[in-house]
Amino acid sequence: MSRNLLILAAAPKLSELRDTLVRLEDTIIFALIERSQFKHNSNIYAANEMRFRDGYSGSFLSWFLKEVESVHAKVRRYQSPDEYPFTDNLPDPVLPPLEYPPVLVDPQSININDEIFNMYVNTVVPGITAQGDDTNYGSSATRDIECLQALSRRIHYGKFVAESKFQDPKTHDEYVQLIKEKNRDRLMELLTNVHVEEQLLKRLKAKALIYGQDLSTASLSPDGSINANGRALLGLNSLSASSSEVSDDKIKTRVDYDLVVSLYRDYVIPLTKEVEIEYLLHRLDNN
Ligand SMILES: O=C(O)C(=O)C[C@]1(C(=O)O)C=C[C@@H](O)C=C1
Repeated sequence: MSRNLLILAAAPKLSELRDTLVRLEDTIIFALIERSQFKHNSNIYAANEMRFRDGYSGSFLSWFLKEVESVHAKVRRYQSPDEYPFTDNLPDPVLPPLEYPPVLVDPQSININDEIFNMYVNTVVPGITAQGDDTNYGSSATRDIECLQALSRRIHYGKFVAESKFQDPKTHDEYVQLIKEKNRDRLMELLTNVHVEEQLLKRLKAKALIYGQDLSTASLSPDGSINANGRALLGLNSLSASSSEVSDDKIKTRVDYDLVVSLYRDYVIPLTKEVEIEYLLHRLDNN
């Protein structure tokens, strides 16, 4: 029997992993809302645009990421199999290592944070922020790091999802066969669940719509009760006799809900699947 099959612990159930992915949707939406309150501040993404007293050359965000990740590395953040750094040459932890049950094969070998970083800086930030510069560089970069960490955690979670699918007795043999054949296309078909993806995108739109509400203004009456607009937005329309007051125009929210949906549809889900495929293709390397 293979060395890996002997030493790996049972992977969490797919339903438990999906629960974590659902929770991470909330983290990601709130992080995007936090970032979107500041302007684009493109200065912080351009190399050599800002002068550093310590002589660093690169963008302000890259400098800040390195500083933050250095501190986090010292408290062993990146020893956890679901945390991946964006920068390298990080310091060793000051704490002794923790014993994680070995669920993944070679968890550190796949890290697509460069791709996530470029997607975030070039596509997400310009989409969720207003153009311009409000000089809130530190605040913007702090929120950027929160968004990046949440997206990275979510996307690399694909390794646990892939391991769970690989260990599932119903599909195990088929996965082994396709991995041996290095059949990327069929692996993609086998790990894809269109229904789960459709449900996710619907749920995401509803969440972004609800979490993005500014309940203090548009949705509240002067006495603090939820008005017709708020009732409609929170799905209470059927209880409201005066729902006709609510306009059908696109609802203005703190983060564009269609953008959140396209972020997931075009990047988060495809990148998660890329991680799943890469993980599976190397799953039998040491056997
Ligand atoms: O839930 C799964 O089965 C996953 O593989 C995760 C995920 C996703 O990224 O949300 C990716 C692929 C599937 O088609 C469905 C959902």
